[in-house]
Order: sequence, then structure tokens, then C-alpha cells
Amino acid sequence: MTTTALVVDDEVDLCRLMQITLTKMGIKSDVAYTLSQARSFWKDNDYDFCLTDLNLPDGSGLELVKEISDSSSTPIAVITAHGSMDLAIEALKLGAFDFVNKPLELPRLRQLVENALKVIHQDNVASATPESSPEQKMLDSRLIGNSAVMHPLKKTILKLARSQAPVFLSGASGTGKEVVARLIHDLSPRRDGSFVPVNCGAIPSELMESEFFGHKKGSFTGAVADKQGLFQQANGGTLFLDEVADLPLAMQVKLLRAIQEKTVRAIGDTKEVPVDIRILSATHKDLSQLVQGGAFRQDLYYRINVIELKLPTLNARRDDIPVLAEHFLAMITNEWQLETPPSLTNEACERLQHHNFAGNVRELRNILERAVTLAESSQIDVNHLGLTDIDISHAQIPETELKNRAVVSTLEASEKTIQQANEAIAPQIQQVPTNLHPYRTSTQHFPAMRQRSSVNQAEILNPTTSYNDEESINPDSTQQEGNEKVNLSELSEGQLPAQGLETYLQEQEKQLIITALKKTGWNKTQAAELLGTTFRSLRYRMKKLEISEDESES
Ligand SMILES: Nc1ncnc2c1ncn2[C@@H]1O[C@H](COP(=O)(O)OP(=O)(O)OP(=O)(O)O)[C@@H](O)[C@H]1O
Repeated sequence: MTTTALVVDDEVDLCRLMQITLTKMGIKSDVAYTLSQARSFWKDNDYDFCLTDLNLPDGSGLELVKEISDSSSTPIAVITAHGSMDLAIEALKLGAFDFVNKPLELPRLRQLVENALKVIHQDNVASATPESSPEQKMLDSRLIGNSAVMHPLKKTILKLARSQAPVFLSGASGTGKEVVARLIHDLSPRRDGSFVPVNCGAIPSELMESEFFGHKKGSFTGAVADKQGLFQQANGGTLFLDEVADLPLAMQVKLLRAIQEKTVRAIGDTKEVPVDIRILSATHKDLSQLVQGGAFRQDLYYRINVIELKLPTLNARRDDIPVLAEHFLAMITNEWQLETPPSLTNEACERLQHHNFAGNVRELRNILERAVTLAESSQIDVNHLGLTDIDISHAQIPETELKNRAVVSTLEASEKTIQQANEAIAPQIQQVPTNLHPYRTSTQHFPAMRQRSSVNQAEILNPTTSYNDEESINPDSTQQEGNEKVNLSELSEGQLPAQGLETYLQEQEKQLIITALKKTGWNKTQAAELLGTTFRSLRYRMKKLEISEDESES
């Protein structure tokens, strides 16, 4: 079937040029010279896409964008006067899928039309198989969750994937911003191009320009060969600026220019190279606040934040926890090549649904990975989860307040708040799960506990027991017999680990495992016993922490 298009512009010559281009691409088109004519054509015909100028004799093309986007899924693109970026952004916000500047460059026009054709093709496939379009399947298999908040989110993602508009993904850490960015790319007409993720906070500022735009050989000391920048790597695809809030101000100016001009110039090069990229960006920080404080440029913010997509926290979609857990357990089974797929007991699943997830979906995945290594069988029960915060189902406390009260998650909570939390919750706690495995001691796992060594905190971990440091290393004293005690924490009173909690814990874990292995002459079965864990778990940890027998020499 022939594709049909409506072209709207009051410049006769330009319309003719566009029509010739479309005909060459196998597309039949009608031309309207005014807004009212365009409306009338639109009413009487069934076009596959529309291309409109914004400046029409009897009104603005933005009206047409709004009317068509509100009433159909037909892709509509706009033609803007050179430099009128604000109008282009407004059109994208209203639902236009792309824009092209005047004076019209034919390669750019062709590229826009090709993207439109891909979107039309996707729509045709989707309408032929409404229940299971390939796009819907991809979305459902990679963005897990069917809760009430996820439905509109998924619908928006499908819509945004068709557009070329820059999308800003906001939301707390671990909510799935990168997952969504990849999906937007893979569902878009750009899917055949590259998805290039870049962690803006991880590039040293002196290397940033070269990383983004590339360099020519010899342009500075150390530039031993030509290097392609990230913009060029993403040409034809998507550039994902993760942690965009961490861009230094000087780099923000250069980035803005490249995004606006759609050209880049490598360090040491004399010519600008055109790039065709879509920008997606994300941060867990409040970017608008950074703009207000002067740490982030308003013009760049405006340019990358054409459409904001806010991702919900896991606490706001607890209904999704079982299905997410099932998904991660299946992934773990696959990745670790487990013979028997692990599963959660009903109690464990319920406990997870009542956990305060400060780290969102990432935290859930980590909890499950740990639980699988700790469980002796394929059944994961509550004690394997190692959750030491308060079961929030028992406490009628608002979520925001709980966030402050969850001792594990918010180490910065004040002494007073923790005590208040204990007082409020203590009567309702029957048995807070404590994982007394040596690897998961309170001292080791929660270094900040030491600095606030009040009885109340210990009660949160176990209301019936208060540990001193020695006991917390291994409460099972029989296992400690004959073994010298290991000083697990090198932190002095009031200190937090400079290297961050995860690294600190990993170092401690490694130290403990090596100690046990040394004591048993590197016999893993005996070392596992000594550590009170399983052979399988020890083997996994050794692999994860890259402990090899070579270290027996050290
Ligand atoms: N809805 C989801 N379905 C399946 N996996 C998910 C989902 N959301 C997040 N994840 C998983 O959780 C982990 C964290 O996700 P991701 O890196 O996308 O989060 P983020 O919001 O970008 O985090 P950060 O702000 O820290 O960079 C990843 O392992 C990801 O695969």
C-alpha cells in the first residue's frame, strides 16, 4: 500500500521541492498552503504522516500539531525557521515526532521521512497484533511490573520511542532509568544505530571534551592516534547522558552548542562534522534545583528536558515486588547456571513487600543475589533475606518518615529519630530477622551502628539480644572456638568508610574468607564450615571477590 503524506507550507517552491523528495521515496502527497486548508484535507483523507511549517498565513502550525497528536497516533513533523529552537521544542512537547530547520537540507529531510516511515511500519505491525506487538513484548520482558503506575509509564515509553524529542529521565537511584533509556532506543526508529551510554560523573574533566567530541592525532600530549568522540559513536543512534547533573559548567556550554547545532568538532580538527543523534539524559539529583542554584545551565536544562519522564520508586509500586523477584531469580538461575531454580517462600515474599527499599529495584536484586548464596536449598526464606530494617507493615508510619527511620537504609538519620522509631515500633516487633552469619554481622554490615551504639539500635537488629562488638562478629561462639578473632572494622568511633559501604563490606568479606581459607589450608569445604556457610556459597563469593589460591602465598 502506498504511503500518503500531507505537506503544509505557504511557500509554493518549497512545497514543490518536498513533494518531489517524497515522490522519489515512493510517498504520495497532498499540499495545503494554509491552516484551514490543512484541516480540511486532514478531515477528508487518511494520511500516514504530516509535515507542517509552523508559520502559516492563517495561524500557527502548532495548532495542527496539537490537533493531530491529540486525536491520532499519526506522526507529524514540523519545519521551523532557522534559530527558532523554542518553537521546535514547543512542537515536540505538543507531540511532534521531529523537526527540520529552514533552509531545508534534503539529506536531513530524507532522514526525517525515513524515521517517519519506520514509525508507520511499527504502527502497522502493532495494529495487526494488538495483544502481542513486538514492541509491547520487548517492553514487558525488560521493564518488569504491571502495577497501576507502570501501565501509563509503559504507554508513555512506547509513545516517546516514536519521537525524536530529548527525554529527561528523573527518579531515585535504582529505579530503572537506564533500563528505560535503553528501551526508548531499542523501540525507536533509531534502533539500528548505537545506544551510547555515558556516565558524565565518571569522566575526568580534563578528558571530557576529547571523550565527547574526539581528537586528532597529535592535538595534545598523549593524543597518539585519531579518536572518535561519543557524539560520533552515537551517530544515527542515541546518546544517553547518565548523571548529567555532574557535568562541569564549562562542558555544559560545549554540549549545548553541539546539541543545538547538531555538529561536532574534534580537538585539533578544523572542520565541523554533522551528527544525527537523539539525546536522552538522567540523574537522580534534582536538576531544577541545581539550575536555581547556578550549578546547571538553564539553557541546557531546557534543551535536554523537553519531555520529563519520572520513574516511580519501588516503595510506590509494591505490587510489582513478587513479579520483579521472580524475574531476578530466573536471571540468577540462568547466570549462575543453577540446577534448581530458587524460589521465595510466601513469608519471604511478604517480607520483601514490607521492606523500605531505599535502593529501589537495584536493592531488591542485590538482596536476592545475597539470599540465593545464603540459602542452603532452593527455598529462600525470611532469614536469608538479611533484612534488618523495620517491617513497615507493622508500623503505621508514613513512608517518608520511615525512610528516616530505617536504620540500615539511612545511616544519616539522627540519634533522636532512631530512638523515636524504636519506641514507636518496638512493641510491635516480635522477631526482627537477624542474619547471624559471620559475613553479615551487625558490625560489619552497618558500620554506623558502632557510632550510635545505643541499646535501641541493637534492639532493632534483634529485640531480644544486644551484641557487643565481639559477639556481633560471630554470635555462634562455638564456631569461634580455637579461632583468633578478626578485627572486622578498622573504622574508629564515629567514622564512616571513605570507600563507600559496598566496597568496605567487600573488603571485609574478602578478608574473612581468606582468613578462613588460610586456617584450613585452602580447603574450601572446611573453610565454608568454619564460616558457617555452604560450599556453593563460598565458591560463589570467591569467584565474585576474585579470590584465587594464588593468594595463599601472600
Ligand atoms: N522495571 C525493571 N524491571 C527489571 N529490572 C529493573 C527494573 N528497574 C530496574 N531494574 C534493574 O535494577 C538495576 C538498576 O537499574 P538502573 O541502572 O536502570 O537504575 P537507575 O535508575 O539508572 O540507577 P542510577 O540512578 O543509580 O544510575 C538494574 O540491574 C536493572 O536491570
